[in-house]
Amino acid sequence: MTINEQFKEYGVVPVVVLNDAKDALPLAKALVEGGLACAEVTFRTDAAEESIRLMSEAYPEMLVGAGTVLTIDQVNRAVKAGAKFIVSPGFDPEIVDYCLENNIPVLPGCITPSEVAQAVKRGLKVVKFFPAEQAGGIAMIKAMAAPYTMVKFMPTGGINTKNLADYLSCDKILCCGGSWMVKGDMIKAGEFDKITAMTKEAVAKVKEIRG
Ligand SMILES: O=C(O)C(=O)C[C@H](O)[C@H](O)COP(=O)(O)O
Repeated sequence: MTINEQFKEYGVVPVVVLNDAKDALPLAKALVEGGLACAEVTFRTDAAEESIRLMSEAYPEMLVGAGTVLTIDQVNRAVKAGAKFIVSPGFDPEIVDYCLENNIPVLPGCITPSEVAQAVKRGLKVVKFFPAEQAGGIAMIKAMAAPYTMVKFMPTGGINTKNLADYLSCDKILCCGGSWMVKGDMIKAGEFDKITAMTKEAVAKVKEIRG
């Protein structure tokens, strides 16, 4: 399966902020047991690089990528650590071009037609839409995507089990990113069983929506 096929299959990509790399393996285990062998580990923290390395080594079948990638140095560190894809909150042409030149799957954030146009020009098939709810949600994506029939979106920001169906039932959506099943307070408290349970709930919801 290609990465985009895997995104579609999962329907939801857990967006993870790890403050301490010691939590990376229990978290990966919780996600895999919950049925989502997939994570976007954000470079919001210094633990991201090591966490990606630990998760990728222990769970080679897991689709682990890097989020909040803001510099080319972070792209290189993430990929070296095992990241299989790069996500940025916004559209940074330098990062996108660097990834394309090096055959690294990249999903830049695009919330305006001008940004989508830049992605289309470069042949990208999937872009992030962040912050999804605040930027107009599914109504905005539907309206904006109409002229760009070749692009699919990974909305992230404010998505949870309550509004997941609004997004996933639209054919413009490849998958949704979200942190609701991997919230920082649960990680901090070591509530990995709860993370597995919420991940299972998310997987069940995707199945219910997509059939
Ligand atoms: O840091 C980034 O690059 C981001 O893209 C931010 C995350 O995607 C959102 O913070 C997740 O949104 P929530 O599910 O509402 O927590």
